[in-house]
Amino acid sequence: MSLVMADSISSPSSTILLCPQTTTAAAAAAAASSQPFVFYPSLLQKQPDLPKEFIWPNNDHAAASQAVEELNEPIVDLGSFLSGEATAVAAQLVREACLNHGFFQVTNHGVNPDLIDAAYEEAGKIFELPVNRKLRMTRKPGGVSGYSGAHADRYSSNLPWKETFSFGFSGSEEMPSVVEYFRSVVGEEFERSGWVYQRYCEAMKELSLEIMELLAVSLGVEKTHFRSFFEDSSSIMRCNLYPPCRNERLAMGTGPHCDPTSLTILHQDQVGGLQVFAGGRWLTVKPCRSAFVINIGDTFMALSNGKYKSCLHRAIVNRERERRSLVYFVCPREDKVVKPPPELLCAELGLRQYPDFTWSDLLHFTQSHYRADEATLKSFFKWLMSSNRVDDCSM
Ligand SMILES: C=C1C[C@]23C[C@H]1CC[C@H]2[C@]1(C)CCC[C@@](C)(C(=O)O)[C@H]1[C@@H]3C(=O)O
Ligand SMILES: O=C(O)CCC(=O)C(=O)O
Ligand SMILES: [Fe+2]
Repeated sequence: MSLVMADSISSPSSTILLCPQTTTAAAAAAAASSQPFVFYPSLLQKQPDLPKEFIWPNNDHAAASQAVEELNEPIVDLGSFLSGEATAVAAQLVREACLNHGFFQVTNHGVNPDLIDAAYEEAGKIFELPVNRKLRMTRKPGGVSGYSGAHADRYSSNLPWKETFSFGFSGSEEMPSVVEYFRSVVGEEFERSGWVYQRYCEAMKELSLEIMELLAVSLGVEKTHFRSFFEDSSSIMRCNLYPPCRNERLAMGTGPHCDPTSLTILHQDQVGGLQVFAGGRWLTVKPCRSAFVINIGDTFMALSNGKYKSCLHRAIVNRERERRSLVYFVCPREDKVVKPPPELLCAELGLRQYPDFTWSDLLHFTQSHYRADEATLKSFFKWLMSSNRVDDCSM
């Protein structure tokens, strides 16, 4: 699906999404930030019908929201991998999962549960801010950092029933820290939230590098290969909030997609809603407080020369309970060339499946030309090969 810019959305929708009598400040903030719509779920819920912008046609989740089978996959014990005790067992589980659907979960990951709880708590404070404050920190066109309400500033149909708050993390001393981002963008009083997320992102980066080792071992690649590649990663942290939705069968929290990024480390609360496409059907990922969900993304699929699958997943909503998730998207440094290691290029495994590219190009593609879905990578290469960058890209 191509990206539709906000100015093509017709004005009647704004009266549906924006409630003038209670949101004068929000309306002013929306105008100032040149965002035409405000996502106001509690007011939207008072309307008898779901606005058409939120209706996902041709989907099968009407049935799926009733009773969905749970994904029954063994959870990888990272503790025993890290201690070197059961390296082969963990690597085999990961290999199977990534060859089949690109999804697994890890426990004994070493991330302090109090830090996870604190991250949920701080996310709650941000989403509870008055709508005009949230609109002032709206994500800028072409960028990923900031607040977004149903992506209503970017798209005109298939709007996701969610609010998101995202920011970048590199872990490098030279880059502005998360604390600084929170202070300057959210407000001085959010310094504590900034510290919580600084620590959370540091923990995610450490965990991501350990998982990179596990992935390398599972692929038969030199153990530190992917760790070194992602040592200077520039990742994206995102907090998702899915409000309850009375029309849960028509709406979608996050539509079906593969993450364009490399690896996703996701924590979901106890409400449930994440589904993975495996074995030709959608399966529910049962919430597990002590586990992180790991998804292979498009960029890692390219790094593995297409061996490991980019995970197709989505998040459905429900009519009773608000749901939250914390998502850390691992991305290479923007100018690094994405290409598989030599071990994955032998004749038996096949020659290059994809051309070289940089994360900066793929990021730009998803932010300015194409709404990420299940076909992002294929569409990206088509665009890359047909654009005038074709000279930069060698097979
Ligand atoms: C590069 C990115 C595109 C998205 C934000 C980052 C990381 C993952 C992507 C996304 C979450 C995949 C699902 C669809 C999407 C549009 C969303 O619903 O939020 C995607 C992000 C985006 O472009 O905002
Ligand atoms: O919230 C979830 O469970 C899924 C979110 C997701 O897939 C994403 O943000 O990319
Ligand atoms: Fe995702």
